[in-house]
Amino acid sequence: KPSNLPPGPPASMLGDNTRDVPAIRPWRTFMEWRKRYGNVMSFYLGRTPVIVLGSLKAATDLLDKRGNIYSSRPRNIVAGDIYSGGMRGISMPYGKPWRNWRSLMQAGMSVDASKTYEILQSIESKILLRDLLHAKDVGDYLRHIRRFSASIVFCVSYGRRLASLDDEVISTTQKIEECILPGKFIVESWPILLALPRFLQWFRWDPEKRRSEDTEFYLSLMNSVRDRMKLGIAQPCTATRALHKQADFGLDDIQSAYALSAPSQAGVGTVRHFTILNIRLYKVAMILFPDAMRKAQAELDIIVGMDTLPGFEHEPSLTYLQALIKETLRWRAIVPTGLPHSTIADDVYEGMYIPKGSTVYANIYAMTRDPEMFPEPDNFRPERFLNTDDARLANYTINFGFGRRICPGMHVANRSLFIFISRVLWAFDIVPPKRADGKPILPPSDDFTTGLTSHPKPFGYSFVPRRAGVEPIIMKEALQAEMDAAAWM
Ligand code: HEM
Repeated sequence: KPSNLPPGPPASMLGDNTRDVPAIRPWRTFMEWRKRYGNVMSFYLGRTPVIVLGSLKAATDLLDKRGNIYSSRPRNIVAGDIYSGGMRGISMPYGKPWRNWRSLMQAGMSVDASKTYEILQSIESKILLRDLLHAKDVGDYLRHIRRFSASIVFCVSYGRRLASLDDEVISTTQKIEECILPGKFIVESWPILLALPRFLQWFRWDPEKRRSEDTEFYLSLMNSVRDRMKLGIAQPCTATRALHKQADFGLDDIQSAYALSAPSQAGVGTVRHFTILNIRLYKVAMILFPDAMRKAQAELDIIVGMDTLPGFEHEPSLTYLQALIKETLRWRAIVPTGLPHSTIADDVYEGMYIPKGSTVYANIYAMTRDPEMFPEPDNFRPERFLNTDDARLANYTINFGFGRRICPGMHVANRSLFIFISRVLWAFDIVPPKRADGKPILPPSDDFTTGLTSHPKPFGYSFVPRRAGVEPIIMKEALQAEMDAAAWM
């Protein structure tokens, strides 16, 4: 172990720290360690050096400013190389194929491209309001919100909406998502098994069979857009951009078909459904901090009024609501350690040596709780994002990761969150159930799940219309929205 690595916990007898890193909420342990070892620390998992960045400054200095070194991903043998043939951009190493993939993501989800999905986001949110109005229980709420979110990201990829959760695209995508979770196979820890004769590599058998099924599925989705383009009825989406100038992106048919599945992977199945998890988080925040909910509603009533739904055109004037969305992302980070980056060359930072091949985590959990930037971090206070000249708050994107791998879907996600949150708060109060003695049953404020994502466990609540006039407006808008939605079928 080189002597000038960033400081970190002493290694065990086996020479690494595998036993020191808990399986449950490791980000909290990393934050504790930060007190002792500082904002850049290191330890070993097996033979791999792991660097954890505990401050926004360290993440910006390394992941943003030295993106030429820090933008790869750790190798993922079964899910990435074997199952996906190295074609899934999210786990691709840094290099030309990833850059080609990323330029397509950029074309489909840039700030400008994201605006083209606003019409559908508006339509889906009107239909969602009606569904929430008629839902019978929390299970119904969750299903409707899931459909809303899935339909939007599917549309980002293929320009077609998902009108029902029974669409087989959803179950197929969910099955695939379960397979691409990293680290379930022994060969990840013992890559030497790849030296076995191929027919003895049992860990290949199932993933390779599934891969050909996935390839067919992705090609059929892409080809259906091709057909619609020929008929002149395709809605603008990432697929139309990919097919229109396929040569420009340097991707052949199969590579394009895999690339187009990336947005859906971030939101159609359930495993990494980041937008939905944030919506769940927002409901917890509104129940625990009803003052913030009321302030946002008061702003909506003044700026938008009672007779019409809020829309994207109101966004610039809804400054408290914008701050509330940022605070929802910050208050409890749903991807607490981000996705791991990996270095492709040796580097030195403030005298510390960071070897090539290190896995680098940005501890987003620690950054969003930094008391210097966010005093009293456990308090949900949108005001911290208002009237500030601190660029770190004005341009807040910490939860979307860093550098060249920053979430390409963040503009789409922000548009979905805005239209969902503004319309729901305009129409409903989010209220907790009550005990027999009349006291509210509140969800826990941070007893969340652990894993790649950390999000609230199921809890009780209802959407209660804020006033009598809400229902007819929702019904009228939803009727029109159903008709408008026909163009995305
Ligand atoms: C609030 C919702 C979301 C959050 C908090 C979020 C967060 C993240 C984070 C932390 C990363 C890792 C960035 C890094 O490596 O530094 C990421 C990557 C990614 N996200 Fe998102 N995301 C969200 C929604 C979405 C949506 C809606 C899409 C697609 C429509 C999307 C597509 C992707 C893709 C494709 C990557 C991989 C990028 C790469 O490896 O180059 N995300 N996201």
